[in-house]
Amino acid sequence: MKFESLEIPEVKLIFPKKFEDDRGFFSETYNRVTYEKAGINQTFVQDNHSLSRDAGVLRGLHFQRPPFAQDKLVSVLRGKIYDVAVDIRAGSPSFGKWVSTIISASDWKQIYIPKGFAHGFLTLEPDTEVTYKVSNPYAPETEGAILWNDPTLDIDWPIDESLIILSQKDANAPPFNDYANTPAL
Ligand SMILES: Cc1cn([C@H]2C[C@H](O)[C@@H](COP(=O)(O)OP(=O)(O)O[C@H]3O[C@H](C)C(=O)[C@H](O)[C@H]3O)O2)c(=O)[nH]c1=O
Repeated sequence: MKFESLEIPEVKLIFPKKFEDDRGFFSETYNRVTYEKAGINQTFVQDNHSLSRDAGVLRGLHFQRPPFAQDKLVSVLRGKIYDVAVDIRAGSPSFGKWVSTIISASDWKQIYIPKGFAHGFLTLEPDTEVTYKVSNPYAPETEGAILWNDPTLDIDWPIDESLIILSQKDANAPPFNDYANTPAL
């Protein structure tokens, strides 16, 4: 099991081993003991699974506020995503900075996004299925959102804006600066 940090070191990539044979493959996609050694020692309490039928679906940028802020361990079971984590930790040297990676079912890697980050992804293939573990239960009353194409964040989404498919909630998400003035996450 290999682990790597992205430019913001708290965000990590995980490369679970795939044991392939003529039946198919077996892979441990989470193991508390090995993940703890890489600093991923949160207790996950909920599994989420979303299907996006088209390429160009963008879900995010979302987060939950304390006491329900969530660490997330994201895997792609089918298709491919461009995954983004934005540092929204007040006082962080990388506050307002973002990191991204492409994750596909074929490369079988995962991304770990700790509390204090807004998360979003763009599907790059149709019928993309994403599953992710979270370390706090869904608490809609604490949910926050940041506009996906906020000019301050200037995220380099690999798609023409006209092709993006958004929920109403995400299309009307507040700008980053609205959030920047609210209590620390
Ligand atoms: C997140 C969540 C949602 N829901 C219900 C609420 C809505 O009726 C429906 C769809 O929710 P939403 O449109 O917020 O789903 P996404 O846009 O995929 O949201 C996710 O997008 C980005 C990528 C994230 O990282 C978050 O985990 C999550 O916010 O599922 C639940 O019942 N439980 C939950 O934990």
